[in-house]
Amino acid sequence: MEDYIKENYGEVKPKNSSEEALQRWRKLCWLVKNPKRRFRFTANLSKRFEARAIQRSNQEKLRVAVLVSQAALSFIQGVSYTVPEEVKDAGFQICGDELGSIVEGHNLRKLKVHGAVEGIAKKLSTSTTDGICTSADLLSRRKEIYGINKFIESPSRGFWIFVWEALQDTTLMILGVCAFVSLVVGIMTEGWPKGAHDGLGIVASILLVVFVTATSDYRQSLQFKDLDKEKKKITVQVTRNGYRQKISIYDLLPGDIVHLAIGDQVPADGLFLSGFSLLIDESSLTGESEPINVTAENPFLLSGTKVRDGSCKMVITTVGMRTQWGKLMATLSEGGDDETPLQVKLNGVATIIGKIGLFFAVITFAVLVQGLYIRKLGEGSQWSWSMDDAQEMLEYFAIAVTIVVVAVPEGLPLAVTLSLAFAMKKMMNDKALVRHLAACETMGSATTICSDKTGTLTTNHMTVVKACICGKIIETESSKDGSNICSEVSNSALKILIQSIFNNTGGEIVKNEDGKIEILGTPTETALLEFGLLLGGNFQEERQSSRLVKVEPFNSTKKRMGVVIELPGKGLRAHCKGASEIILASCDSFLNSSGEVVPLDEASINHLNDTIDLFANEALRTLCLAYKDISDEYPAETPIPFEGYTCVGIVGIKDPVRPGVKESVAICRSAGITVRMVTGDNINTAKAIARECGILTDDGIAIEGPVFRMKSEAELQEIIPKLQVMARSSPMDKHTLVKHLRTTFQEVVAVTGDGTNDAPALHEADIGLAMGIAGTEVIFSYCCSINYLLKCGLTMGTC
Ligand SMILES: Nc1ncnc2c1ncn2[C@@H]1O[C@H](COP(=O)(O)OP(=O)(O)OP(=O)(O)O)[C@@H](O)[C@H]1O
Ligand SMILES: [Ca+2]
Repeated sequence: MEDYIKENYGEVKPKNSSEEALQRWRKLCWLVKNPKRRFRFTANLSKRFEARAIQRSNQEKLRVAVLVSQAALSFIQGVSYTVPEEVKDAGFQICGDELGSIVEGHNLRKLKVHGAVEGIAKKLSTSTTDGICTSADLLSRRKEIYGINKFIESPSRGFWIFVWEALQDTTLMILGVCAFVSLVVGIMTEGWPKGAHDGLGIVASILLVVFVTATSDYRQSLQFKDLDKEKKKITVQVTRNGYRQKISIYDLLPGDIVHLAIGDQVPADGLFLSGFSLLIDESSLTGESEPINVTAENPFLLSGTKVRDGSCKMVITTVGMRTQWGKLMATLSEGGDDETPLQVKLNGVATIIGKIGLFFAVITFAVLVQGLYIRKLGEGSQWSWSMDDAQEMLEYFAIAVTIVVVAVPEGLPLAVTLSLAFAMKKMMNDKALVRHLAACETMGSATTICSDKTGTLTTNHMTVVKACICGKIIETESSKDGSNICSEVSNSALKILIQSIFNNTGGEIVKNEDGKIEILGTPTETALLEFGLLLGGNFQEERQSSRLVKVEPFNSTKKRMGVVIELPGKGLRAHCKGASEIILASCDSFLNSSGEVVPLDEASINHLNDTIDLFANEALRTLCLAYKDISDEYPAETPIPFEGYTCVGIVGIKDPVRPGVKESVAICRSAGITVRMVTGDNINTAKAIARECGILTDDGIAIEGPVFRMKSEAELQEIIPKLQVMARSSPMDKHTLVKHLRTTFQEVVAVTGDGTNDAPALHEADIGLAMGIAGTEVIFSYCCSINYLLKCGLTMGTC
């Protein structure tokens, strides 16, 4: 049996199984009862084809739209657009359909006619800086005119539909026919009610089976709907009434100003307002894998696409079912997950047992009929068949069908689905969201966990605790108001430092509606901004005094962020910050203790490198800040130069280890699961934290991403089994490691990450656990601690 299953079903892998494989093994199951029901919670392949067709047509539409608008641009002519009365009455100047046709059709000509992005914002009565005004009646009018950002879901099916579906079972139908014939023959030979007993018995059992099946299916479908709702709860950063706030994507309305960062999903159709290096991945909508650049010239942002790189502010124009994504979601809303390995195997077992059952049913029927025939032969009445004989034959047939009904364990694969759904629900209570059922199962069989550091092993609450400014090491923890820092550092250096912190940031300091100061951004950014405040800086003042000319947002491959600003008294200055060794390597001077720019000599380089090591060995994340004055003719399109910088300082950021991680890692090890740390941080920081968590042992290997990348296949074979820490890794290094572990070493790999720089690795892993720290990418949004993963993994694995 094992061989048979392997041969016919074994190919279906838990991840990315080919459509042919899925279809092939579904075909193999034709014989067994009611495949429709059996596959009810698994991927709906035909719906997938439909969705793919939509993607293809989207791609075609976009292509045509681009061509048309290009052609139209060459002879721009005015188009008259009349605003519908009800839209005018509500205080707007443009209707939803017109907006839809502009954005979805990438129609630059119409956009121009409406006064470009600013014109559209005005017509939507919103402000590009303060967002919409949320007084209740205005919101409700907006909703009335433009609709809400929800997708129409297929209406939930009623109980009777489930009853009807349960009746579609072939074996039950055969039994039904048996019951009917038995009733007719019985009543004709033995009369009412005696002759009807057998037939009614069969009818009663059919009804029992149908109602029990329908009830359980109905309840499960309700439960799945609940789970689905939970999966789609996502919030985004929006400016309304001049305040930045988090709101659910369902509450978004046209006119809302949304802030997007790397890893986010575009929540509704809209137009680009401002931003830098924005790369959008449209593959979910068009199937096109090459990301596209969205700028003021090509400002169209479509919902369902993802931010690959950069950050931006957008104004929402179209929501809900008016968007292409809405239409796609309506098609896909019924599709489930791919089958899990256990489901595939159990389906195999069920099918084999079914076939054996059928075989014996046929034999039983043949033997019984033969017995009857021989008896009749003995009696010499083989040529005359009475009604009684027919009744007997029918009974034999019913027995054979009963054998099939009883023998086929078609509920077996379904039982797995249900237990997985149950596990999913349980995890949800613990604030862990499982997006794919298979995850619950695979988690139990994980043999390796590749964990990132920030947020999984550590708390992700970052604070600057040490800094080395102008060559002086300063402890910031002891200083409540930063006065000791300010007294030790020269004024000019302090000024540059504050300028660097507040301008070269992906975060923001805002006042919320209660008048309280709120620091927004990734934990690293907020830690730095907090440090800036401690130094006595004023964010708003600083931002107003200089103008941002160019921003290169942080990304994990470059491990740095840079800006160019125009200084108050004219002149341009570039600031960069990032992984300290990398930034330091691009510096040729530094600010000395009196705040003067002096060239970096060997001694000072050593001093700075020692400082980095000192901070890193204390498990601090180190960042180097540097600046450079550049010539006035800097063209905005060229990348920010990356050499000849002046080092301003190095900061050490503390991110404490989560309580209980050490114990979890130990439990893991005793259960035979290897935990590896794969991080973008400095190797010494990574090693210090790995030691603290018990991940790095004396015989383990810690390696840096760039070194790992250069290794040959043979060397990798040797290193990987002992590899415990990989530091300064790029997203692709993480991916390579996971791929090797899965393919060469046949491990079942779980990867945890924050869903942005870890996305390729998460995708490659057997099970990807994305922590809800950054990004709202829909596929992976899972918040848990490693303790949680281990707890679930172990309980699922042992039970
Ligand atoms: N916003 C930022 N601006 C500039 N540099 C940063 C920023 N955030 C992080 N860095 C630097 O980049 C390094 C690596 O970041 P990266 O995103 O690759 O790793 P990570 O995801 O933070 O770490 P982990 O993989 O452990 O989660 C950090 O050690 C830090 O020095
Ligand atoms: Ca990370």
